[in-house]
Amino acid sequence: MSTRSGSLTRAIAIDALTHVLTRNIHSDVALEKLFANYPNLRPLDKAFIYEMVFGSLRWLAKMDWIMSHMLDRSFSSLDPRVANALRIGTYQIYYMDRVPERAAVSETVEAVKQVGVPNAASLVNAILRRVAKKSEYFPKPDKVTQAVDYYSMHHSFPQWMVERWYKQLSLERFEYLLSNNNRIPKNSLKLITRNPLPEGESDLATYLLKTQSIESSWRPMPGALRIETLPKFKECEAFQKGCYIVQDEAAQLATSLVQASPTDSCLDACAAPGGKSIYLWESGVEPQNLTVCDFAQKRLKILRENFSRMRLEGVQILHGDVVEQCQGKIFQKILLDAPCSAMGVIRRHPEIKWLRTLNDIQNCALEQTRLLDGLAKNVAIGGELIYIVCSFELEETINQISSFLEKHQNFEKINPQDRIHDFYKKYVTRDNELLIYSGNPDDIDGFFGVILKRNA
Ligand SMILES: C[S@@+](CC[C@H](N)C(=O)[O-])C[C@H]1O[C@@H](n2cnc3c(N)ncnc32)[C@H](O)[C@@H]1O
Repeated sequence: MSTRSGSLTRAIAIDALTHVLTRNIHSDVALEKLFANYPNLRPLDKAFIYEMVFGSLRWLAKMDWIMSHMLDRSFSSLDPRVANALRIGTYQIYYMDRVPERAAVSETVEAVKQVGVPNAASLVNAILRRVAKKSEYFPKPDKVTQAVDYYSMHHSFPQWMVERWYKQLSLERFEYLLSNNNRIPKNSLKLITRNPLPEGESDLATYLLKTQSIESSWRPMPGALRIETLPKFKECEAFQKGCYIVQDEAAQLATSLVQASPTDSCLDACAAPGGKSIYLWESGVEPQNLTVCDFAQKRLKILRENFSRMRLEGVQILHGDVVEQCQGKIFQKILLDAPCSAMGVIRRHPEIKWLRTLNDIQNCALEQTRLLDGLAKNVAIGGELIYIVCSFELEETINQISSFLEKHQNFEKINPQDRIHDFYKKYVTRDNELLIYSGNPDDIDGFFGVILKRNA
């Protein structure tokens, strides 16, 4: 028997998946919008919906492969809501042990009616019942002769990504990249010591355990605390007082390449929502020496809110294209956290697998080139341009920098070893670049970073 909240949670998950895959939006944005229509949803229901949506996005290609063998028509010819109901149902059956299979089938069938395709209920019922039996065997593509098909299905990645990485990487790195990017990532916090912890508290880890029962562990990166679950921010005094921000260890590591003295003038060129600006301030940059810029008004609004929670005042905030906004301005240090394909954070945003195209990587690379070329003029002689992206794709990283250095012979790459904690030195390449593939043993995001010093 179906329950209202049981089928409602599945219906919201189907709608979210449909919005993400047909309208090209991030899953957390889609979910936030949908949740606003259902103010009575319990946190438990929301968590269940999150898991169905994120999990389905992680395992989409594998589930589609199973169902394509069960349908008498092509999977892509289905109404997206029907296809997504089948995905949500199959995900529960295969990956959510605690959901009884009968409930996964019946509640998803009810949900199909709620999302506006009642005439597909019998099809969804028939397919999900077959899936739930788990008794059918479909021969997999051959790992050697059909390598791209095999890896794409087995690890659930689009063929073009698999093909590209298969050619570019060693087999070991390639397999590691695919398998580990489907793991659910942990979150990390960055401790902000400029704002003291609530009275009587001296350690953020102990405080989170005491007030929110959150287990955590300090990482080698100074001030990085890995947490088992996200805090309830509204109820967390330390969060309201600006004692920490949520920031992956790899993002902290990349930002730590900027080693500014308190008197250095600094530009955070693509700054919103402000995480790295806050990191810079925490590491000693004084607000009056910090300029931040972003062209996205909505994101700047969040930056302002974040600065205000930190009580970070006196920073110059520019709105618009950073190259135009900074004409004629000179800075000792420029951090360019450039817009990128975000391939390094697929494990956090699994929809990237299905929304991103090769063209996107190439377009991001073009814009990064424009920003690098434009900002090179704003670096003081003897100053540095620190370029970072949450991607490991060649066009946005190694190739981008080698063509920058060819064009700008007054710049040189600086060895980042001295600025990096010993533990992370393994991520510095022989070419003096910080290169982190996502799906690494340290469970940190994929990132790239390089220090470019202007000599003349
Ligand atoms: C990777 S995000 C920055 C994240 C940010 N540094 C942080 O840590 O919170 C890239 C940002 O660049 C901004 N952006 C992209 N192109 C820009 C441009 N031409 N001028 C200014 N900002 C730009 C985007 O709006 C986006 O907020």
